[in-house]
Amino acid sequence: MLKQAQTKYRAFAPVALSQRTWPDAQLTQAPQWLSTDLRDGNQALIEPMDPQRKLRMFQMLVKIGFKEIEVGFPSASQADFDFVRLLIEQDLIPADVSIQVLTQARQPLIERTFESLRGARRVIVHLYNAVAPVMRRVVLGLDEDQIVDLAVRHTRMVKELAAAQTGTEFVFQYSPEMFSGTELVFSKRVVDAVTEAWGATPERKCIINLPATVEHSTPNIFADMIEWMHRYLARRDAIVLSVHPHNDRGTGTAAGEFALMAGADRIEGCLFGNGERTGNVDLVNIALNLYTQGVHPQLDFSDIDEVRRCVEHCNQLSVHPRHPYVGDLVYTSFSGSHQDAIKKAFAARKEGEIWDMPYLPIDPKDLGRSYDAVIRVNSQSGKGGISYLLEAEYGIELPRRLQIEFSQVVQAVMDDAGKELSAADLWGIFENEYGLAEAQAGAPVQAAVSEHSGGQVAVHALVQIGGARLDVRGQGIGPIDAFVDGLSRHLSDDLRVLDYHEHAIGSGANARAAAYLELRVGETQTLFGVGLDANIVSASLKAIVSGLNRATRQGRLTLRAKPVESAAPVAAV
Ligand SMILES: CC(=O)SCCNC(=O)CCNC(=O)[C@H](O)C(C)(C)COP(=O)(O)OP(=O)(O)OC[C@H]1O[C@@H](n2cnc3c(N)ncnc32)[C@H](O)[C@@H]1OP(=O)(O)O
Ligand SMILES: CC(C)C(=O)C(=O)O
Repeated sequence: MLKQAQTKYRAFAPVALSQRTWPDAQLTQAPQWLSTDLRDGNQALIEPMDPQRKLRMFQMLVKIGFKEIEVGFPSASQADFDFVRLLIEQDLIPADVSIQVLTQARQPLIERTFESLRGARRVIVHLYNAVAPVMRRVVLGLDEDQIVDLAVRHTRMVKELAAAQTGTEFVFQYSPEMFSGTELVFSKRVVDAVTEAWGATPERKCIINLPATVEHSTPNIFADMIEWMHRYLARRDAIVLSVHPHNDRGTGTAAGEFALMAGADRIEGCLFGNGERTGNVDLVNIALNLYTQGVHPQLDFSDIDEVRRCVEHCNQLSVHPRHPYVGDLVYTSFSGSHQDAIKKAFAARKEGEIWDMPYLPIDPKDLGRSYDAVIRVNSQSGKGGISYLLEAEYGIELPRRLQIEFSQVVQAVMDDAGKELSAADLWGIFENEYGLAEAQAGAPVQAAVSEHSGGQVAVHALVQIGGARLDVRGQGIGPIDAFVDGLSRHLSDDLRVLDYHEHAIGSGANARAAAYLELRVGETQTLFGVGLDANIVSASLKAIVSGLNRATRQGRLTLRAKPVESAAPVAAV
């Protein structure tokens, strides 16, 4: 790169526009959309679409709701010509859809274009020629007057051919190519001459399409250019003002939105931003930006993944995982604080409320996405995301301090593995840490609870702690109290239950209880145990055993005396 960039590149000049209005404008309705996937998109592909792919794309565009679709450049290739013929001859164009075809301002190309259109119901004929100074000088070798003459002559040619083909309704569209790199006064001169030559009237409007053939400037300058044209074009009431942004600076979407705010009625682009170089403006992006402002775009992306599959198949290009609204990762949060906020907002959200979800500008469900991928866990995640996945997939509602405890266990695994953990991975870690697999099998706890006079409860249980089998007999004001009393006789440290949470998982005959007990072992050690069982008392006792097994594993607890073996089996509660 040059140190003195200004010796090679120059800044784009601002537009002299007093009292510009577009910065205060709000978009309150959908624009007219034109998909050019089959033309500008197709001409930019490594391998242009074959007829099957073209047809699949066309049908998808119709299904989404596009009413104007540019289907090719029929004079450029036999393939494009044949595709236009196929659509017309096989009557594949719905009555409310207009096809559009592009032609350069050259007589043989225009004549060939009209040949391709025989028998069509309604067509937009799109004529273009370059107007920018560099094109005038380097490519065409024509001065300003000659460019105006070229545009006017070929507009008249289109008019005559259209008049001669009765039975087809023709709409005329003209693009001053490279408008974005052209002096505004000259663009206006050419366009005014063309609209006059066409004889545009408010009853018979033509489309004037202003392309950012190459995006040269910040999007506010493009907006100024559009507002300038909108203000000063002759016969503005006889024109549908259209824009055609490209994305060379990566601001095509902003340029498109600002241009609509500046007075454009219509916008041309491609799905997911395919097109020449960095692409045409992404119409899905513009449409869904509108939707998130409460304006229905009149295009249907209720199954956005189906649209993406179709586009990827037809273009043979993949859509980036971070692509707005559609990428694989765009509804996913890995970061702990984001996950925490999303989890809390989902819990607080009431059906029918305005969508106000942190980190999720749109409800993925509106686009046919599930919430499955909203939260994924890696080394950047925290307790919120971990507990969200366990709750969403396994119905486990961890109390807050257990969330903190378990997230440290997960973090240690993550530090070792260094990769993403799925809900199933987290469940495996949870089962292992809290001894759930063994507890489910019934091995560590078998207990009998009996009520005595004076409200006392007796528990007799056989449990397995730290590999030893213990015969536990105790009394208390309830089963947990009695179990702790019995266990205390086997432990070298005091055991107390600090906190207790339980909830049901599932309903009906398959319902189970989950119990989470926070234990204090000795003076300072606190930790959780977890129990799952069809019976709530068993779940609680299992939770205590789970906690004590963890404490012995961590070397925080020793058994006081030789374990007592029971002679008689004990019935489960
Ligand atoms: C910005 C856009 O996307 S515009 C659309 C661009 N799309 C395409 O180009 C895809 C289809 N294009 C094609 O198949 C071909 O380029 C065609 C059929 C249009 C023209 O093919 P060719 O006649 O072989 O010319 P070529 O492809 O080299 O195009 C450049 C020629 O067109 C000329 N040209 C460009 N615009 C015009 C015009 N409005 N009037 C007269 N000549 C023109 C150039 O001066 C150049 O002529 P030269 O060879 O005498 O110097
Ligand atoms: C033909 C015109 C509209 C075009 O594709 C462009 O300028 O990008």
